[in-house]
Amino acid sequence: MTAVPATNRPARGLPKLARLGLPKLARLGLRLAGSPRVQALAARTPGLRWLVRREGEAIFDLVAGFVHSQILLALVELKVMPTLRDGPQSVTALAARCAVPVERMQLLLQGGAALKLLKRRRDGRFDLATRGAAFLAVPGLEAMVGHHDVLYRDLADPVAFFRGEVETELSGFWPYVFGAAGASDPAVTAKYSGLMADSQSLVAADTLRLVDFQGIKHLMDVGGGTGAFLAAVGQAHPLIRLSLFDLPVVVEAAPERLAKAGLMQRVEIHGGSFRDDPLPQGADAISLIRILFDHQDATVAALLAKVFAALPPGGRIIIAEPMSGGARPDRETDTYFALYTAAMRTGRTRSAVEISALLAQAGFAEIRPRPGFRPYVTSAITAVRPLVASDPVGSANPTQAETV
Ligand SMILES: C[S@@+](CC[C@H](N)C(=O)[O-])C[C@H]1O[C@@H](n2cnc3c(N)ncnc32)[C@H](O)[C@@H]1O
Repeated sequence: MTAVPATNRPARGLPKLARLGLPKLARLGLRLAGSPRVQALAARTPGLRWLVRREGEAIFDLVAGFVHSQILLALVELKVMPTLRDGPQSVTALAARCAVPVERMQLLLQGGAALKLLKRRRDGRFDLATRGAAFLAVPGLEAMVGHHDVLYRDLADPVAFFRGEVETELSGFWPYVFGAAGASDPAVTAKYSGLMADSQSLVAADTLRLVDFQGIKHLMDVGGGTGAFLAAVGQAHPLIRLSLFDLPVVVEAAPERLAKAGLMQRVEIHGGSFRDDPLPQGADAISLIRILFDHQDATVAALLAKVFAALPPGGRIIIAEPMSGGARPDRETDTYFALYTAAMRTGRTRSAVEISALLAQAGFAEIRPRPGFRPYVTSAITAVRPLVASDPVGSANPTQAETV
């Protein structure tokens, strides 16, 4: 007779429920949660009532999410929150200022107060609430919300969107995703570069907390826009030499920013395309901040191969961007960022595991995911070009080691 391993034996004496096994228990839990009678009973039962209420509110939040976003967008477009910075105002005053009928202004302000962005005072006037003040304090957030009308239009027919049948407008908003030639209009470029630079300060702050920059002598930020990230690194680490690489039309605005930060003596600026040109050599660390999620796997693989080739053995790569939760779906990154990057058509919000796999494929070692404390701002991954390793297939530039 074959002995049954102790762990596979049904546990004698366990209650019947536990013997059902976890998957069966989970199905039973779903059946109970899906039963109107059980829901009604739980809503009347002290101790369970709060759970029913909490879940009900969470479901209703999902139902109302689009309306909440539209209230926020209207408040942003009408500049209601900045107006209230100086003190409370009456509904009629705000209605006149925003050219909105009084009744509709009341509707909007009441909604804003319900979302805790505004505060309704006893005298009926409206004021800025703490959440509203905090919202205004996030650099670039108003501008980010302001351009969401484009995203919302792309998502207006969600089924068509998920079927891939929508010609999205967002792909036109970020023209560089289709190649350097796309980003040739200086006005459009200035708009997206500004949006990126404004929202960079939180990303830079979190990246500087997540990643150890000690020991780096020369950092090159590839796709570094007008140099906002480099400016933050340069100020935090006065000895690091800095290089900026981005499209020629984008880096035109970099000297002004870097001069203001007092960094022009330490910075080299390179205009080029990481799709078509080799990356400059000489840096012992290369950062890619909010770059990978704009592009499809083939473009990312080619870029990582170029970064690998441009680094000396022992050189570091630093990747920072919002990442999917992967096996543990994340509320912000797997909804907002995942759909946003999909609407760009070439983009994808990848998990740390997926990015790590692409890094390994490019030949990197010591791959270390560094989960962000605010995943919707950024997470990071660092890796090292090994001292001795076979070069990755398809490496784009001759490496320093190879040329010796
Ligand atoms: C999402 S923005 C991120 C900018 C910056 N790293 C940040 O986090 O604020 C992507 C950047 O990649 C640059 N980029 C896109 N395609 C590029 C290419 N082929 N070569 C060089 N830079 C490129 C864009 O011009 C833009 O500055």
